[in-house]
Amino acid sequence: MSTVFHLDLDRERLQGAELAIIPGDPARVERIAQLLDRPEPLASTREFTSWLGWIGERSVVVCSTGIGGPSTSIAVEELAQLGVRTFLRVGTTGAIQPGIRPGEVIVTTGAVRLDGASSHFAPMEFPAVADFACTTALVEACRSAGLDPHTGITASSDTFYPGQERYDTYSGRVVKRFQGSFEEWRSLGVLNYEMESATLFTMCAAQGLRAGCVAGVLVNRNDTETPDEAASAAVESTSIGVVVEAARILLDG
Ligand SMILES: O=P(O)(O)O[C@H]1O[C@H](CO)[C@@H](O)[C@H]1O
Ligand SMILES: O=c1cc[nH]c(=O)[nH]1
Repeated sequence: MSTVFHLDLDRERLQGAELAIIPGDPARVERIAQLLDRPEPLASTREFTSWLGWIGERSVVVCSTGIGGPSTSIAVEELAQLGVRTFLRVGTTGAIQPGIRPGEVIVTTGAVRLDGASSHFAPMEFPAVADFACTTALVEACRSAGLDPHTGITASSDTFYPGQERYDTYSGRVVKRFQGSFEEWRSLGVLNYEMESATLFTMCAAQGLRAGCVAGVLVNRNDTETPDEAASAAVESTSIGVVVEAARILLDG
């Protein structure tokens, strides 16, 4: 069995997994896997930590992507080489629409391509759009957990600071391209910022793979730049419960 370049995994170890749950943070992987049946650690290299678990007779791989498009593209490519066809991202996010509160959940239907990696898979005219079945499974999973998710467009940026127009930084400098971008996205109805969905959606939509994305809101940037600590802890367990239930819905369907 040949091992892929970065993830230190091969087909045998994935035991036929066709669905992957992909958080950014390696620390979140074990916590997600523990919600599956028979969780077991697989590998840990660079930002890529992976576990395997089961939903009934179907294996599910949980693998962190690290932060941003380049490492996400590696995780998704290598998992696809090993037979995975459906990718559910679970992450954290900063809301930009007034009225979205820390602790709430956003299901992304499409992403503004503020990344670089997505253009390595399709030209900029190509939409970074989520798979419909993945999106509806995530929304159904939210509703069965008693949550009312926000659904819509996410700005997905290569950088956390200038690309998301943050001025509370070492230099306080934001290049011209991003000055005023927060207000522009907000006025266009964009819900939030994160850093992986543009790459994930574009590379999946362009290659016949399915992808969805759910994120827990850490902060509303109209109010503060400081995450709400209580909401942060709560929203992680909420969103990982949602993504595991969505996986169950997709595998049962
Ligand atoms: O919580 P994760 O999945 O890492 O997602 C968000 O958090 C990181 C930035 O703090 C970026 O990866 C962003 O997309
Ligand atoms: O504001 C935020 C919070 C989490 N992740 C992001 O990318 N931006």
